[in-house]
Amino acid sequence: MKNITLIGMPGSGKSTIGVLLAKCLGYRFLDTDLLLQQEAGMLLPELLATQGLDRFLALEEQVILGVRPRETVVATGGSVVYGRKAMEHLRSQGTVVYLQIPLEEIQRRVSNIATRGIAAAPGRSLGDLYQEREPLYREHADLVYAWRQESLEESVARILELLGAPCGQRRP
Ligand SMILES: Nc1ncnc2c1ncn2[C@@H]1O[C@H](COP(=O)(O)OP(=O)(O)O)[C@@H](O)[C@H]1O
Ligand SMILES: O=C(O)C1=C[C@@H](OP(=O)(O)O)[C@@H](O)[C@H](O)C1
Ligand SMILES: [Mg+2]
Repeated sequence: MKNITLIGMPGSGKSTIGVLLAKCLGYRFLDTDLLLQQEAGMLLPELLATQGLDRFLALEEQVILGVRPRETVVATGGSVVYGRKAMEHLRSQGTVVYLQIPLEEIQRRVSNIATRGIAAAPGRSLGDLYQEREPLYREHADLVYAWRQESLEESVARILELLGAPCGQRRP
């Protein structure tokens, strides 16, 4: 049942880092965005456009509540923190790590906010979302990884350090 769940803003590296962590630990990898797409039968931008924000968030929460991971690194969608029940569920299943990246770096990494399918009301900027979500990510995290201009590989190493789980040793 020792799972690791990654939360954070879009572009914080949940999907990219998640798969590398899983490989290091001998865990499975699950990206809840992919599960949601499969269950909805459409891509996330289309799901948002056709169902609207509230329904999207409800579907995302429902998908997460149905997940029972085991020895798995779970990469969530950035909007998962709006679902209190989903967060309680993930927290009951293992360690939740917040990938905290400064807004300026998120803005560099996410240039396509309009087409990427971000769960936000029209007209809201990444800065607005950052301000709204940051306290939620903190609240729901067991550990916070604060990025310091590190490469992907350095990020993976430091997150493993935070978790007390060196790479290459299968975590029981
Ligand atoms: N140090 C880093 N850690 C993680 N991602 C990085 C880093 N530097 C650049 N990136 C890039 O940022 C993007 C992160 O995207 P992604 O993993 O999809 O994030 P998320 O799943 O949180 O939305 C990728 O394009 C990745 O290559
Ligand atoms: O932050 C968001 O509102 C979203 C982030 C996306 O996932 P990533 O955080 O993996 O980009 C995806 O779940 C959806 O398009 C909504
Ligand atoms: Mg992702």
